[in-house]
Amino acid sequence: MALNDKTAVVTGAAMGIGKAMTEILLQNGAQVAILDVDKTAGERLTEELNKRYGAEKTLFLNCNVESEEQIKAAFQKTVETFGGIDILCNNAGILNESTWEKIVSINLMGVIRGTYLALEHMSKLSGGRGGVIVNTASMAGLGPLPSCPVYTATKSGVVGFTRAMAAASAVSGYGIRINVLCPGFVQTDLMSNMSARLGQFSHLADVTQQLIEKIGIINVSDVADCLLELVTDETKNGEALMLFRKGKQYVTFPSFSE
Ligand SMILES: NC(=O)C1=CN([C@@H]2O[C@H](COP(=O)(O)OP(=O)(O)OC[C@H]3O[C@@H](n4cnc5c(N)ncnc54)[C@H](O)[C@@H]3O)[C@@H](O)[C@H]2O)C=CC1
Ligand SMILES: CC/C=C\C[C@H](O)C(=O)/C=C/C=C/C=C\C=C\[C@@H](O)C/C=C\CCC(=O)O
Repeated sequence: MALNDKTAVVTGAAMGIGKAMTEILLQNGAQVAILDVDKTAGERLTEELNKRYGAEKTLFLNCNVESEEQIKAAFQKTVETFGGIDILCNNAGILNESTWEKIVSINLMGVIRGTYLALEHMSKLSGGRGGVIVNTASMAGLGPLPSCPVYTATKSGVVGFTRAMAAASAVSGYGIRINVLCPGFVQTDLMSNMSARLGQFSHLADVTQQLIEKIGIINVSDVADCLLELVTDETKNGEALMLFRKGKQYVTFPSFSE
């Protein structure tokens, strides 16, 4: 998929991985709707990007992915502004085991909500032009982190939901590819104050730090490069792309249908 004049929506786009996703999509010719709950960060980024890419290429929408109403309005404004949606990056996510219900509401329910609302605009069965959805999970969605069990559960859920939706799309004829990114540890704010983020499991902070030192930390640009691969390679549907310091790898899952 060439990205010239394609329209992308990125959630959690104001900082970290989402910001890098937004920038690589703009660099490759797409126009991007920047959705984030942080109005200040979102407006600051959009002002910066407007100078580099032109105001006609970006649209900031203050949006909390926990709200069906806000996502619906953001998608509608995106379609009104750019004429449709071709790419959705469900990226917004948090890590704080002390507020585990919020982790579920944002990391898992927010991805499901965004995917289902996007189908209304993207699916060829409802007048859309098809496209691609990339969900941001984590390596924690593939290998459990005892120090953050609910975060692990949400990311495992995103992996399973993505693969099921990809199969449903292929059989149903939505014309939408759906893939999942599973990064290891990435240098962003989410990695700060780790012990406080582990809540009742903060006693496992040292074990997690040892894992971080073993697995290593990658940059947001490494994740953005993998996003571009999943967006532009039209052979990719239902894929989980894992990436960490040692490189990237498409995950092989057991198959029960053959
Ligand atoms: N940093 C890491 O080591 C890794 C992060 N991830 C995932 O990548 C995604 C992005 O995380 P980072 O960039 O690291 O975090 P970050 O904290 O740097 O950025 C997250 C962005 O999402 C926004 N956000 C948070 N809650 C939101 C909500 N309810 N609605 C809309 N926007 C919201 C924040 O305002 C922020 O701009 C998350 O899903 C995270 O779980 C996955 C693997 C590794
Ligand atoms: C603590 C979470 C930090 C950043 C968030 C990021 O999304 C993330 O979760 C990265 C996970 C990377 C995991 C890499 C390997 C996972 C291995 C698992 O099988 C667990 C192995 C040991 C557990 C040690 C522990 O964390 O308690």
